Amino acid sequence: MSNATLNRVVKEIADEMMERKDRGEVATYISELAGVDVNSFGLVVVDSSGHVAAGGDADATFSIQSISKVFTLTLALGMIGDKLWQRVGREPSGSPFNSIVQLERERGIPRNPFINAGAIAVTDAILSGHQPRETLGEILRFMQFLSGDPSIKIDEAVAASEQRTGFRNIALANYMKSFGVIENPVELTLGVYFHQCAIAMSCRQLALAARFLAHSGRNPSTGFLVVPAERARRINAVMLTCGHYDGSGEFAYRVGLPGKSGVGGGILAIAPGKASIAVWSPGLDANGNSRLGRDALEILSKRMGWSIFGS
Ligand SMILES: NC(=O)CC[C@H](N)C(=O)O
Repeated sequence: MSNATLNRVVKEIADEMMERKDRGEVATYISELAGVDVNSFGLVVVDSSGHVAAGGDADATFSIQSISKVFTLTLALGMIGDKLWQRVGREPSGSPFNSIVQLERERGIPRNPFINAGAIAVTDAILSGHQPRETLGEILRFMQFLSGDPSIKIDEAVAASEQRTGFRNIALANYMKSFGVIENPVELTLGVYFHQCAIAMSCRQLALAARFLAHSGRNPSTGFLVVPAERARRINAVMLTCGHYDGSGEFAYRVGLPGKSGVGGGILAIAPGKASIAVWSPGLDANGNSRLGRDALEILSKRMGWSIFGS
């Protein structure tokens, strides 16, 4: 597919999405996110040659929220390897992202690293042996390195607003702590977790950061191997099955790509061997996933023939 075709498809999707009226609702439980303009829309695709096709608000930054969980999972697997899977599972939960019910039956072991409980357990694993400030610096530098952009920052106002209202996450962390799944003081682990979710990035920065997942662990432009190919494949598998919480089945059915959403309205999607994609539309559906983000990815994947299940 030529650059011109990809550019045209991305622009047409962005134009169509800008016009849509049924945009979903912005998240309000994190007060700082409630003020984001629901009419924003951005889409960026980076293909294997490094060509960037951008549409809409491609350079506007937004709160990456749960998309950060893909990158903390990558770091945790790099630090402690497969031992991580003793503390967190890799099965879809079929429950909302902040659900607590399964934790009791499963003795504090979260179903997967992408629901909140699982992501908090992953962050706790990265934190062990470090100061929260060091761990947070490590996560932020990883994002800057992957996207080749040192200007990426944490939005402190978002982190503070989540810290103020994060009662569910505090409950989840304490509950896991009672089973010994959390090693560090819960307030330290949660401090890192709230700040990683508050990293602000644009669609362009996110799509660039995730190129290694689309290309067998390697940034195809620099040749730098971020993770072994097998690990990239496995992270993509967990994104496909768990990346949209109890909307993961619907996302696989409609889009057919590994993807990870965040309540800031972003979705990162991977077309293996082909492209890394970031989309942002802050209005969410009932599962807390970007409504137009998914619609845009459905059109993109169909028009480009990128579904992993066949074109
Ligand atoms: N789905 C999400 O993006 C949730 C992340 C958010 N920071 C929370 O913990 O509630």
